[in-house]
This record gives sequence, C-alpha cells and structure tokens, in this order.
Amino acid sequence: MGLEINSWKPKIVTGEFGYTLEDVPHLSDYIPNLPTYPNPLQDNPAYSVVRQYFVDFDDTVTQKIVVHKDTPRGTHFRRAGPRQKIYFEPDDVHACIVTCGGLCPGLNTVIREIVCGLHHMYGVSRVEGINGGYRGFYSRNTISLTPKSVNDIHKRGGTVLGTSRGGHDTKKIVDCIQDRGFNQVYIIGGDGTQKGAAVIFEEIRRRGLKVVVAGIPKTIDNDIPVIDKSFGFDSAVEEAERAITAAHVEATSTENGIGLVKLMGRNSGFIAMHATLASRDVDCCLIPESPFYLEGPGGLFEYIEKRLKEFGHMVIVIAEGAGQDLLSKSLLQSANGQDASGNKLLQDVGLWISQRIKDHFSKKRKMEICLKYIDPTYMIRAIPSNASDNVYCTLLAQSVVHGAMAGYTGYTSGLVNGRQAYIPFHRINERQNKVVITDRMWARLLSSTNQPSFLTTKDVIQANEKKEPPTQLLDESFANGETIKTN
Ligand SMILES: Nc1ncnc2c1ncn2[C@@H]1O[C@H](COP(=O)(O)OP(=O)(O)OP(=O)(O)O)[C@@H](O)[C@H]1O
Ligand SMILES: O=P(O)(O)OC[C@H]1O[C@](O)(CO)[C@@H](O)[C@@H]1O
Ligand SMILES: [Mg+2]
Repeated sequence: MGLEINSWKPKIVTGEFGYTLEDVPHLSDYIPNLPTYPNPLQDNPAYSVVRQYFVDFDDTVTQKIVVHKDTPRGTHFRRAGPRQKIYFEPDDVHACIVTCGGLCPGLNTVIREIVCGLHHMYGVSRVEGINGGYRGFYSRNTISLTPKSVNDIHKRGGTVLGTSRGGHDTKKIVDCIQDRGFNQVYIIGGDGTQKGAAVIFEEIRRRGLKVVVAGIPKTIDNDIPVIDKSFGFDSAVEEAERAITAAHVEATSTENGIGLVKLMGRNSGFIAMHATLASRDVDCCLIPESPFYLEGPGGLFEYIEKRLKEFGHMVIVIAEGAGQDLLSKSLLQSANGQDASGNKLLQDVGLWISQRIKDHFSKKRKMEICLKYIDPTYMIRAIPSNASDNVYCTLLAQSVVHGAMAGYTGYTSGLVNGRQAYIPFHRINERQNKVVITDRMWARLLSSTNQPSFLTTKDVIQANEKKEPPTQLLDESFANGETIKTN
C-alpha cells in the first residue's frame, strides 16, 4: 500500500503536573486521509435527549484515585464512549466476534450486547461469530449473529460460539480476516487471548488494513491487570459461596468435621479470597500468592487442631494453584505438563491436602476427624452471569463497540475505577494481576478468618523488597519517590 509502517510504539501523551495519557492506537495513525461520518446516535431518539452524550475527545480516566496533595496526576486512559465522528459507514461494517480460553459467566451476554449494540446503535447488520476460539478463524465456518439469533443467549452459561485453547496462528488468522473482509474484530478472552489479540493487531497494522482489533477482558481468575475486575467474577464468587456453605453444613454436622473446598485460581487467588470474605464461614483460605506450611509451630496442622478444639469444626478454602511447591516436594515430582495454550497443568492440591490432613490426624495425632472434600471447580464458571455481571457485560460491550466505530484499535475495553476506558494492549499484557499479600485486602481476610499468615518477619521483608505493583494509595512514580512541586 506504499505506507511506511514501523513497529507500534506506545502512544504516550504528557501534560502538566505529571499527567500521562497512555493512549490507544487509531486507524488514522497508519492509514492517511480516512473519511469520517456523523455518528448516527445523534438522530437516535434514545440518545437525542441525553445532554453531553458524546464523550469529549480530551476525556480521560485516571488510574489512581487515592492521592496525596503533592501526588503527580499520573497515568490516565482514554475514556470509552460514543464519539461525534465515526470512521465506518454502518453498511460497510463487517464484524466478527470470537471467544477464547476457559469459560466465564457472562460470555453470552457480551456476545449478545455487541451484536445488539452494533445493530441498534449504529445500524450494523453484518456480524459473524467465529466458531471455537482462535483456531475457528481458519478451520471452521462462521455463525451468523443477529439480534434475533442472540435474543436470549444471556440466560445460558458457556459461550454459544464455542471456545478453545491453543491454535493461535497469527498469519492464518489475519489471512482469514482479510479474505472474509472483516473490518471489526471483537476478541473476548483472558490474559492469553489478549496477548493473541495484540499480535493480530500488529500484523493487521503491518499489512495496513482498515481493521479494528478490540479486546474484551474475560477471566474468572481476575488475573488481568489495570481493570477493576473481570466480568463474571462476581457470579463465580457467588457460586463458590454456595460450595462453601455446603462445606460448612457438612463440617458442623459431625464431630471434628472439616469441610475443604477447592476453587479455581491458577496463579491468582482472587476467587478464593473474595468467596472467603463473602461467606464468613471459612476458617482458613490458602492461595498461590501466600506460601504456607503444614507441620510444626505456626503450621496448618497446628491451626486446624486449635480450631477443632475450640469450635469442633472447620472450613478450609484452597485455590488450585496454592501449595504447588509443597505438593511437588511431597510427591517427589513437579507438574511439567502444559495445556494447548502453554499454561502449566497443575497437580490436584485438593486431593493431596485432604490426604495429608487425614494422615496427620489419624496416624500422628490419633484424633478422629471427618473431612469432606468439595470440588466445585467447573460449576462456578459454567453458570450464566448474575444481575450485576449482566449490567457490567452490557456496558463493556457497548463501550467496545463505540471505540471500534470511532476508529480506535489495539485496545482492551475495561472498567478503571468505575469508568469505562480503552486500555492499550501492552498495558493489559505486561503482567498478571495477583493478590498482593502485603496489601490491605489480604490483611482484611486474615482478620476475618483469624488464620495464621504463615509469614516470618524475614518473609515480610522479602515480600516488600519484591517491589509488588503499587498499592491503591500510590502511583508508581510516586511510590518510587518522584514528586512534583505544587503551588
Ligand atoms: N502469548 C500468546 N501469543 C499469542 N496467542 C496466545 C498467547 N497466549 C495465549 N494465546 C492464545 O490465546 C488463546 C487463549 O489463551 P489461554 O488458553 O491461555 O486462555 P486465556 O485467554 O488466558 O483465558 P483463561 O486463562 O481465563 O481461561 C489460545 O487460543 C492461545 O493459543
Ligand atoms: O480445564 P480448563 O478449561 O483448562 O480450565 C481450567 C483453568 O481455567 C481457569 O478457570 C481460567 O479460565 C483456571 O482457573 C483453571 O486452571
Ligand atoms: Mg489465562
């Protein structure tokens, strides 16, 4: 096309008092002289009564909302929402939607709302679903999506488009996008999926195509950084709470009853932490971020014995990624398998720890216990989304559509401090969101369960030295000691 296309560099705009905008790419960055069109929403009766419905070009959303009087203004993201000018004629839009990775409550709601948003807000009628994740681009037929065909899919769990792991072949995917003439590609998925979306965007940009690549973050593990939380997370926590209630009922119905619940959370223990805080029946929550040990003073066995003596029962929640190092040592083998996407396959910590607890009390302590192990793993992610997630999914879907119609690309649409924003892929992909055990939330959990922290003073010093991501309070530059002068 005769265009000079360099590798994409982050678009950073700086302003006064330490203001930084981490902007997202736009089609016009690499395709000159693109025509624009008035946004049809201005003639839409639903919106014509809304004052300031269109988002101001300069509106941005701040990443940190807790500040000191001399804190720099810090990082901002472009505010999501409809723009006055759009970069696509609705009749020319040919959109596709794909869902990748594990299931998550709300996937169908997001699909439905993208289809309905495109149709009802912008008059776009050509929307297709890619069948079965990334590999579906080049190996399957597409599924036609209309407001009628998606009308009640939000009531079902799973994804009507199907999903998969692995199969990300950038060249084949972009060839398919080009061959089929898609010009808006909506990609719903977790951290792996968003990395895949970033490479698709790069390749599309390299080829100079007028194709928007937009991500919608999905993961019940809540391991995607920057955003407040992932859709479906609340629903999953609610379902997890039901399993905890069952464990509690079982535990309280026998002498020395122990209810043990294993929850998802490969590297991040958010589901376990939130379900524990929500339920209040849990006496001990074990997550991947917080190392623990079984034997000796301050260990898990000692704590279990103390609780059983005091209360006669106990409930333990364990995230699937917790204690993997202990497990490897004990079984003399480490997990070395991978799934099709390259994610490490974990050993079953729930079964292992159940056995260790039983052995300890029957053989070593000669104490009779009654342990019931509940594994609701897939149940918590296969359900339809709850009311609040449904609202969240709707806002996410409408925001991502507005961004695409306005010509933004290479972004993930997400909630930042309660506001919808467009976040560049590189910020979403640079790290995994994890529970920070030196942060307030984990301290709240420890106070709620009264469990040991399993940390020595040395561990705390080491954790602090590890330079965890900045807390709610401070922006990165401020945390590193940089301040700006104010009048
Ligand atoms: N680094 C990467 N580059 C390109 N594609 C990737 C990358 N990592 C993962 N993918 C692709 O993204 C898709 C989903 O990845 P993965 O299975 O890790 O799930 P996910 O999106 O992280 O969701 P979750 O972990 O919440 O289930 C797969 O098709 C995989 O091939
Ligand atoms: O069995 P699958 O589909 O690989 O999914 C399991 C994984 O998916 C996740 O829920 C993330 O989506 C992880 O918590 C879990 O390890
Ligand atoms: Mg993932």
